[in-house]
Amino acid sequence: MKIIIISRPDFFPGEGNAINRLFQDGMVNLHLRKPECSREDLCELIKSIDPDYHSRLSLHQHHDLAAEFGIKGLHFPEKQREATGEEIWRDLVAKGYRLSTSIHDLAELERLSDAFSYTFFGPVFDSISKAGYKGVLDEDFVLAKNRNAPKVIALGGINASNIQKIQGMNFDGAALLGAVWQENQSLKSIESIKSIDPIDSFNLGTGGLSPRQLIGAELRQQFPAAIETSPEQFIAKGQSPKKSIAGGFSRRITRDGRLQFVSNENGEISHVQSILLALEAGCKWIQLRVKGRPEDEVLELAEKAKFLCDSFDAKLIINDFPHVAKSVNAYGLHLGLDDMPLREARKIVGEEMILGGTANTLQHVIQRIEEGADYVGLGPYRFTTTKQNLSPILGLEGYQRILHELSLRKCYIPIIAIGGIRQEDIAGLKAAGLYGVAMSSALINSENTKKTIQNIQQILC
Ligand SMILES: Cc1ncc(COP(=O)(O)OP(=O)(O)O)c(N)n1
Ligand SMILES: Cc1nc(C(=O)O)sc1CCOP(=O)(O)O
Ligand SMILES: [Mg+2]
Repeated sequence: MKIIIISRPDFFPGEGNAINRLFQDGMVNLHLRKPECSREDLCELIKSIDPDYHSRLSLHQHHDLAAEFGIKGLHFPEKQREATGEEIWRDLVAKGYRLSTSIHDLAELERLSDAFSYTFFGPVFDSISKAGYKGVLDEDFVLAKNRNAPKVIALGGINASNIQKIQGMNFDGAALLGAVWQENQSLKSIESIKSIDPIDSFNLGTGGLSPRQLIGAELRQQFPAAIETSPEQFIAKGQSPKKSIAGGFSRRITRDGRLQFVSNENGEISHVQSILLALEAGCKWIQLRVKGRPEDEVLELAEKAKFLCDSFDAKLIINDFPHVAKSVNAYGLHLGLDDMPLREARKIVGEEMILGGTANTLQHVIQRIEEGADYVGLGPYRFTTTKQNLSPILGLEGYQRILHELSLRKCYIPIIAIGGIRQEDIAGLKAAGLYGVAMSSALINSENTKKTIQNIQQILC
């Protein structure tokens, strides 16, 4: 269940602090909705919000401020949606913006462009903050929607006593306004706000705990700047570069992909919690790796992971499940040697999605290049309990040997080392010519995940 908070429509003293407080306590997204506000007043408010949270804001007015402040969410109220169109929305999505809109008639859902990640719909219940604003839903209402339609976030009169009904009505989330802000322009108590959704709190499945509480539980040498540069530099054996719709280079292993976090769960932490931990700590490539669960459960987790990654301006890679990757419009898909062949998966996910393939030997890397992988996950570096049925350990010498053999054959592809990797291994792996690393347990179990990720990124980037 997504929880989105909407600002009060007026400005008030201390509003920036109140918003910072909500983010510190785990709020994922806040919509700044200030009808009729001046650009200057909105600018002042944004400046008072910690820049770390800017990418998680959505603007209802003055969209031009988004680029200036690194804001990633743009909301199109109904009139603005009607005054713009598909071309503009697609262009914004291609630039990395997360679009949302509002509808007041559910029939519009079928016509709504899938450029929008989600739409507000309401008022579902009698409004808390707007007198006379009556709910439109019957008690036994159940939302029917096609799978490709944007997510529907219920809005209007939602509080602790009725939020369960929203879930029962098949909405994808709830937007809160009157339940968060007092009439006297201050914030209600954090406890009362969190009690609205005691299961998820703000954190989409994090058990109400804030990220801090959760803790406890060469390509440069190998392949100069395959990253963000010309297609010519990205040609690996048997591969041709592809153009995207926008005319740029289509599939990108960007510099921030040198560190990929691999999600995990244990008695103390869930997949979504582990992802939030990595995102909060600054990791920009996240792999959702769920084992032993049916595909529909993986899809549900993937939707949450995608929402979180979008909110933190991070890229989501789905492990093992091509249809899930396609369905949530993930940035990438990772497949092992025993999973679906990459060429078959490419037909499912389309030309734009990054495809990663596992390798354990030199021959596997060459096979992956020939199959058209965009990067290779090569491992294991050392023994790990995160993955069962590990292949033989490579160690640093194994990587050095494989990279040497690849360069003799003039075979180039970004190689990500994986398996039991710790912070102290990174410098050696980088010096050996690895493009990057994928890590799970060492990040989840770190005493200070943020510091560890910063140190790793400093060495790798
Ligand atoms: C980056 C990266 N490299 C390798 C793997 C392993 O994938 P696979 O061999 O399919 O094993 P599972 O992860 O599915 O158990 C990976 N996930 N990511
Ligand atoms: C998912 C995975 N694949 C591996 C491979 O060798 O192919 S090792 C591995 C586990 C990575 O997690 P950790 O950093 O906790 O060891
Ligand atoms: Mg696999």
